[in-house]
Amino acid sequence: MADVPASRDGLYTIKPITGKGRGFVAASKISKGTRILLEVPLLKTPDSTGDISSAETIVLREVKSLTKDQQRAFFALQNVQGRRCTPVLGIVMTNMLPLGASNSGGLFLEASRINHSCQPNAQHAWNDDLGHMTVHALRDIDADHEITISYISGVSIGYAERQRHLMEAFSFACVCELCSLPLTARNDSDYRLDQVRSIEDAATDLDQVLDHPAKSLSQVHQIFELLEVQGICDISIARACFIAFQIAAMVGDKARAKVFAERAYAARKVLAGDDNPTTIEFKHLAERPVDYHLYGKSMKCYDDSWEAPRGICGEDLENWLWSTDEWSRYSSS
Ligand SMILES: C[S@@+](CC[C@H](N)C(=O)[O-])C[C@H]1O[C@@H](n2cnc3c(N)ncnc32)[C@H](O)[C@@H]1O
Repeated sequence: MADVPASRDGLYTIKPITGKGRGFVAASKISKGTRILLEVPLLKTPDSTGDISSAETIVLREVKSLTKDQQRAFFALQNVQGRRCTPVLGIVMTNMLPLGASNSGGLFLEASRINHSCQPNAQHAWNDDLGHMTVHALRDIDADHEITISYISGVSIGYAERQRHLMEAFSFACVCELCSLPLTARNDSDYRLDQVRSIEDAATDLDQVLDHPAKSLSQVHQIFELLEVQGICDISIARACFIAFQIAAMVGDKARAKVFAERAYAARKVLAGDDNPTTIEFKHLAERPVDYHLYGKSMKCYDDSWEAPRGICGEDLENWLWSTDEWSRYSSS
């Protein structure tokens, strides 16, 4: 078995948090990108889209196969479902974390104790190569501050929808920093999140990318501006970098594709670590953007000798990166 890089011991303690049951608290200052946790699931749960009674049968079988100590630890996990379902299903539904893009999930004795924030300071990610859940710091976390993840997977949704989802699925009213903004600031925040979603839909529309790649890229630029104002430092950044990479790669603009892939790789590394399969994929694309399967697809004629101007950085680099006047010469329309 491959070596599994360990999480650093003593980074957190699990203790009671007012109004939230128990939760994770930083024991000392944790720097952005630090691996806070690396954990194997106590048990895996089947595809959550399947029928509930067969899911329960499978989970029951899994629970019975645990040792007595593990069973005790399982039944000590929180259950907020009350009488809506059996205790076993209630525990699964309260504590399950997704295992990657599949609909299966996992229960963790430690990771399942991390509470939610709509503006989290940590990110959980399933590492299929390692068979472990990882949790990384998205920004510096001061000692004694709570470590939080988002239970709402990577979509920018507004206050009312977030509250509805968290109440329905996890039975709590969120009072995180974002949900506690004064009304005007909260409305502004909702508007920005709504903009991010609709601009992202437009920017990833394949027909538009193929016919008007410059328009799609300028929309991604707008997404970055909105994320910055919103103070978002989560998986949305890696996703926006990757969308920008895809657009530049489809145009066959190797130089810009490389810069965006490098940024996607750097963002992925922070939230999932260097050993995460997607991070490894992004690293490869940063080294060889031409290996992307849609590279050069949007252009009848493209020039993959484009190079980033030597030695530019800061504002000059940003100006070059987002100005795509050259693309019009190669437009497929
Ligand atoms: C996966 S558990 C998290 C750990 C849990 N607090 C414990 O004591 O084991 C999810 C449950 O924790 C509580 N919780 C998580 N985040 C919360 C938050 N931001 N505010 C209030 N309760 C929260 C809710 O009861 C939720 O259903």
